[in-house]
Amino acid sequence: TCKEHFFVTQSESLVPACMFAPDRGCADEQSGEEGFEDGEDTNCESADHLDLSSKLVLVSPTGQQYDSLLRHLRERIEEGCGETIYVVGMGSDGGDYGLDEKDMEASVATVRSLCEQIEADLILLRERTDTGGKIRDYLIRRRVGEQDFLEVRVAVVGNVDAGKSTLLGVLTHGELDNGRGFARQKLFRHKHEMESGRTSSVGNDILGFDQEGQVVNKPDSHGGGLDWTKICEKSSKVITFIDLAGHEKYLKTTVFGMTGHLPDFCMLMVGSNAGIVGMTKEHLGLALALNVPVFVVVTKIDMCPANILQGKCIFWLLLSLCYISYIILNIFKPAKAHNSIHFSSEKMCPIFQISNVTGENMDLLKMFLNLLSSRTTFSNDEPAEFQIDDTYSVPGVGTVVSGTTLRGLIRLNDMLLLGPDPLGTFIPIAIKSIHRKRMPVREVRGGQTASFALKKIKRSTIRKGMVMVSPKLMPQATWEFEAEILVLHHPTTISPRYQAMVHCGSIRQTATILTMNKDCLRTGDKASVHFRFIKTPEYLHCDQKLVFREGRTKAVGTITKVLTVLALWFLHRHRAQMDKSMWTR
Ligand SMILES: Nc1nc2c(ncn2[C@@H]2O[C@H](COP(=O)(O)OP(=O)(O)OP(=O)(O)O)[C@@H](O)[C@H]2O)c(=O)[nH]1
Repeated sequence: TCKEHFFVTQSESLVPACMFAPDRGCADEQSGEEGFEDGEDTNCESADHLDLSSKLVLVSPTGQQYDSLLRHLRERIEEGCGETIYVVGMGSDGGDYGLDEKDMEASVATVRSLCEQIEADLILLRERTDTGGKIRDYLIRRRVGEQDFLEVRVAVVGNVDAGKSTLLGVLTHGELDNGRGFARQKLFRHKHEMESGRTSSVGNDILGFDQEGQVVNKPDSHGGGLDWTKICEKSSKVITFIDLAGHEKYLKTTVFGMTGHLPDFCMLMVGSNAGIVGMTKEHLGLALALNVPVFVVVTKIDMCPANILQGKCIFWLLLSLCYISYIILNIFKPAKAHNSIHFSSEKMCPIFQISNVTGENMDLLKMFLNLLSSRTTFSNDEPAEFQIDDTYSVPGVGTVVSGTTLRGLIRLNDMLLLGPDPLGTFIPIAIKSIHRKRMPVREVRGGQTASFALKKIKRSTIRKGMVMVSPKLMPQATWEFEAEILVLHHPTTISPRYQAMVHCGSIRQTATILTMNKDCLRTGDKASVHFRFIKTPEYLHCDQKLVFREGRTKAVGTITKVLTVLALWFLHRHRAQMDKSMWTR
């Protein structure tokens, strides 16, 4: 049921190691299965009745073993949304790790041939030596057409002055900072940001990697701007950074960025000169509550002596990470024993220490970014669903909507249903053009952001939070829903009739608490709450994550029931209005 699922998803807030280090595999912890040759579990072996666990299996595989290896690689590429990390020279049969020169060459030739079969590239990541010889880690990435690329979204959060905009400037423009705001100038979008040096809008910047894992961004030598189309054409992977504001007064925008832009990962930035201050813990808590895997980047290490860096900064960082994770996970206690949470070594949070001024460790961070993969798996058969997070009026084109494809496939000239409008209805709309990262394309898939030009519709009739879905879904709008919520902070108590802003996907609307299963809620309380939107009905799903906030009050939760009482409610309301107008007449 929705309710059970709520606990399960919450218990997964901490990130499995394979999210960041895929070569360790995602094998079930309880099963105790060891990784085989390339670090994966042995399921494949039992399915095929073939022993693939030796580190020597790639040296000269039999025909059957080769087929099995190929099938297994294909599965991993599917699971990894087009890529996987393959370790050559490590078996799971208890032997020494490492291969001698000759065996390594033969194994790599086998892997290369497997890659050719599935039209993928083989990129060497690193080589190390163990007792038995060499071990090599390779990235295998499926080749994509000129118009296609893998897409990963990274939300960038952290306190004011942590160096968020500066790092993005350095990464995307390839020039180091001067410590006085040089690199960030290239990113600012609003005039007041330029003057105050603070980010207030949700900004997007892209970083493209080619098939060799090299950054392709080349700023235009005159204007300093980036040609997104060229970047996308040359890239096999594009990282989109969602630069979120660090200042408390922009928290609304930050929450919208985290819920509405569907980040695959969250890059939490900490200035080593300031440490864990201000909004850092809030942002970390928000990411964990929304189940977004976090990695940390500590900046300004050129300003901080090494002993202080280790002592002050990292210590507090680790403590905060543990504390916040502990609070969130313990309050959302798992419903069943088998969902038990433990801080095992399989849950990890990578921490990078970098300098935007000297460029120290920047290469490591870039390599890591190139290895991140999307968390949205795509299936062709699912009906399409697209959530709108912004609208534009483009001269000569008309109304344009931008957002994220949540599932399915959307093609040029497809007919979708757009809504809900204030009456809760959805209208048919044709897709006249599609752009991905400003590049015209013919289709978009689940997990990809895009913008669509729509014909014969006014921009004013479309709002953020609306969706465009396949008619097969027969979408229904809803005014009311139930959610399990956890109050992260409230100065006093929350009781029925309390109103606050609900953020859910790209929906941002005030809702009233109608009823709840407790008299009142304080900080740390968990409850089942019945909400009603105050302005318009919305399109919602069970299991969607939400953030409920107003001023310093913050709660997070999951939708457990969507109440589609729309038709009745409207009849009732129209009856009431008709009666009233008759009386006044
Ligand atoms: N010395 C040194 N200075 C840095 C480094 N990174 C950033 N800075 C400086 O720190 C200041 C603040 O950086 P920003 O990038 O604006 O910080 P921010 O986190 O984006 O701030 P908001 O946009 O307000 O949230 C600027 O003057 C940068 O030049 C670094 O690694 N070393």
